[in-house]
Amino acid sequence: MSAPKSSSGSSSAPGNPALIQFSQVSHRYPGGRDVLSDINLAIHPGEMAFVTGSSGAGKSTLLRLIALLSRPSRGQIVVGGNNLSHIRSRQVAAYRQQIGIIFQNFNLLYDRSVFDNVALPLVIRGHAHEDIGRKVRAALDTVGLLNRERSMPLTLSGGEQQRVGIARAVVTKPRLLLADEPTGNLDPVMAWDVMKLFERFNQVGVSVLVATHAIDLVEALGKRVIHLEGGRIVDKRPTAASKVADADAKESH
Ligand SMILES: Nc1ncnc2c1ncn2[C@@H]1O[C@H](COP(=O)(O)OP(=O)(O)OP(=O)(O)O)[C@@H](O)[C@H]1O
Repeated sequence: MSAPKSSSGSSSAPGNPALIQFSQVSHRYPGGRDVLSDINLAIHPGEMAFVTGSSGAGKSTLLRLIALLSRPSRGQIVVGGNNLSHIRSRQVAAYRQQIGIIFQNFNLLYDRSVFDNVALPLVIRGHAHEDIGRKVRAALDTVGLLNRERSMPLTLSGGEQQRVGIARAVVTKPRLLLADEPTGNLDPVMAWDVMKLFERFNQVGVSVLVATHAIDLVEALGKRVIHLEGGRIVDKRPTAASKVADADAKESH
């Protein structure tokens, strides 16, 4: 399915079920104000989209709601046909196993090898030893790190560590990848490599949702943009030029 280029939330077309559907979703953390307000959003199978917005706009919160790391204060979220409000606490781990999650700070186990880090989701699922070896090497090959399986994470560059995080996220072949500011700790060349890697997964049918401040990379990739402002999706596509102008305006105040 081709990705709509509009930055609007859009609802799902009849007969064409969305992979992720938000219906009138709002969220507030205890004691706070609404971080997300009345979000209606459809992400279709095979789509790649970016979630943008200034710091505190609610990007991470939106991804957390999809991953069931938080539950919305109001509204309904359906992911892959599962109404998330019907998933009980003891079922959350099984639900989350269907999603590959990538973090800004990599979240690797630093006392384990690259191989062991990538193997972790398979070990948790109880895969057979030979199966684990084959799948881990396939994932490491995809991210270009086959020759580093015995390395310890701290001996790798930031970009390589993030690629280990991506290999770990894809080793179970999820059909949805969520990445929260995955290039935030990377230099521009590594950041571009990581975004291109996401694009490659998307080209083979994986749905990808990336929260990011990297407007220049978003512009270069030309995918759908979901832009959050004041807790709502607004029909505005930020540009690198507008981001510089915003930063200048803030500085002069
Ligand atoms: N666990 C929490 N408890 C209370 N408030 C929170 C919590 N997590 C986030 N918030 C608040 O919710 C708002 C949205 O946060 P969120 O992390 O979703 O924004 P973001 O767009 O991802 O920001 P950034 O780009 O800085 O990562 C912020 O005001 C933040 O302080």
